[in-house]
Amino acid sequence: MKKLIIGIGGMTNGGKSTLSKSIQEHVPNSCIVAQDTFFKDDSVVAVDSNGFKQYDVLDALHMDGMMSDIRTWLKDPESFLTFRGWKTSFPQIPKADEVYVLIIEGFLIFNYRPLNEIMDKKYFLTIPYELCKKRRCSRVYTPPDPPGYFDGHVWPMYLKNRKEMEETVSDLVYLDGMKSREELFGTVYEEVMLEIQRLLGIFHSSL
Ligand SMILES: Nc1ncnc2c1ncn2[C@@H]1O[C@H](COP(=O)(O)OP(=O)(O)OP(=O)(O)O)[C@@H](O)[C@H]1O
Ligand SMILES: NC(=O)c1ccc[n+]([C@@H]2O[C@H](CO)[C@@H](O)[C@H]2O)c1
Repeated sequence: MKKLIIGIGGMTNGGKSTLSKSIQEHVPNSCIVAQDTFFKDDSVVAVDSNGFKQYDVLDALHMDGMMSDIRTWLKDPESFLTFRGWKTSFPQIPKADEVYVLIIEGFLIFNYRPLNEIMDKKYFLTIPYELCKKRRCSRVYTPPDPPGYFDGHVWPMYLKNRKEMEETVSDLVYLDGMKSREELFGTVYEEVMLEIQRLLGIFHSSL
């Protein structure tokens, strides 16, 4: 059995969940581990001098819990898929020819070294400030963003986290989140399927 680990990261509302879901739906034996499901309880998230909850930092996340889930997948991807309900609607592929694909999705995945070390391919979705603010303001998080949160916490932390990421990670593939859902899906899907074929020893010739 072969394994492939894809990271789909990027700024808030860049389209990470949308892209990850469409890849998962089309790639056989794939599943998603999403960083957003590992936020700590609101009561333990730090608050800054302006009263803003510090959600956009690694400290606000149970990264140990996320790694533990990923280790479970690494040990036995097939059982992980079955027990976590990642049913596949694809025809059963012979076992020897299987590649299991893990999609790691989140806004701070490339700022966490243990994750960086295990990912085979790293995508980073970006959108301009105005669009990011517009999309973010039309969403409701739990707890909801207080007034001024985007400019007072989310955007400054994004700039800080992105700088740190770019100082430590060199193999990122940037994706323009302004492109259509279909185009983004097409680009990533094609690369993932090529990588799966490469792992299975299926080579293509342009001749
Ligand atoms: N390519 C796209 N073009 C236009 N709108 C998009 C595109 N991708 C996603 N969206 C929309 O943008 C919003 C944010 O998308 P999504 O939830 O996928 O982002 P995200 O990066 O996972 O956000 P976050 O992790 O900050 O919650 C949604 O309303 C979604 O429908
Ligand atoms: N518990 C949550 O999912 C939660 C709570 C508060 C804020 N957020 C925001 O999620 C984004 C990442 O997807 C970050 O920008 C957080 O501010 C999430």
